Amino acid sequence: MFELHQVHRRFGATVGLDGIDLRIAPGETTALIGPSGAGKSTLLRLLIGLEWPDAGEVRFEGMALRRDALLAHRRRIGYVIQEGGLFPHLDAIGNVGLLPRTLGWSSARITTRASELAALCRLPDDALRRYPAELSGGQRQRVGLIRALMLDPDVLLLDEPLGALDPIVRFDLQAEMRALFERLGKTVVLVTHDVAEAAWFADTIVLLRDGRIVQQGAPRTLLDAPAEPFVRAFMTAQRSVEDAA
Ligand SMILES: Nc1ncnc2c1ncn2[C@@H]1O[C@H](COP(=O)(O)OP(=O)(O)OP(=O)(O)O)[C@@H](O)[C@H]1O
Repeated sequence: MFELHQVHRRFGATVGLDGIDLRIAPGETTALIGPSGAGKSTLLRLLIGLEWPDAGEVRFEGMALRRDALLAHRRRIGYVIQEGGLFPHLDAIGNVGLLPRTLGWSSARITTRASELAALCRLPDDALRRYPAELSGGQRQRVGLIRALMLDPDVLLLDEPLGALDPIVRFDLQAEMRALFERLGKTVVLVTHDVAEAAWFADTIVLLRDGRIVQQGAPRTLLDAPAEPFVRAFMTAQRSVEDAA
């Protein structure tokens, strides 16, 4: 679905991405993990054309991304960020309907599609008429997901989608979202700080450090056959309650 060839991105003296070669297969879920500043969000933003490489190329379905064809590209992609990234002055239906409206959808079509997705994402229908401040964090995230799914995109990009949620809501949403991804068969690329969450969702984990890919593979491969000590350290650097005992 995506191919990155020797992608470099700098921000002044700061290295964002440093020679990324990556293929993302259609229908699979890929999790980008790595320390803070490793380049995860930059990589995700390159896929949707919110960032551009200084050198190298990003291909989508075999074609290099072009700035003059960006709108058509973005319609194929749903993008979800932490807390849903909703506009506070619009109610949920206003938020999810923004893009469809610019494409000429009628209010009735927007409402029908939003209700259908609310059922799929287990958001009570009346929550669609509430403003973001009147929704819980989990509900805001569901609205963000509905917004991303409105145009039935082939790809979903999620940047720390569950980062701000309490553990129980996060646990439930992880289960629901994984089932949803499997059912819809979308290509999903997800950024998370949580190794267990990455393993839960992903067919392939891509571990980044300092703008480079350290290792990529199935979650088990990174655990059982780490390419270097850093991989093992990163994959196992999580406390359990038992550690405190
Ligand atoms: N617009 C920008 N201007 C300047 N520097 C940037 C910009 N975007 C990213 N960077 C820098 O590029 C590097 C990679 O950033 P990025 O946000 O991709 O990392 P990340 O792995 O997503 O980090 P985090 O886990 O903290 O969100 C960091 O050093 C960051 O400070």
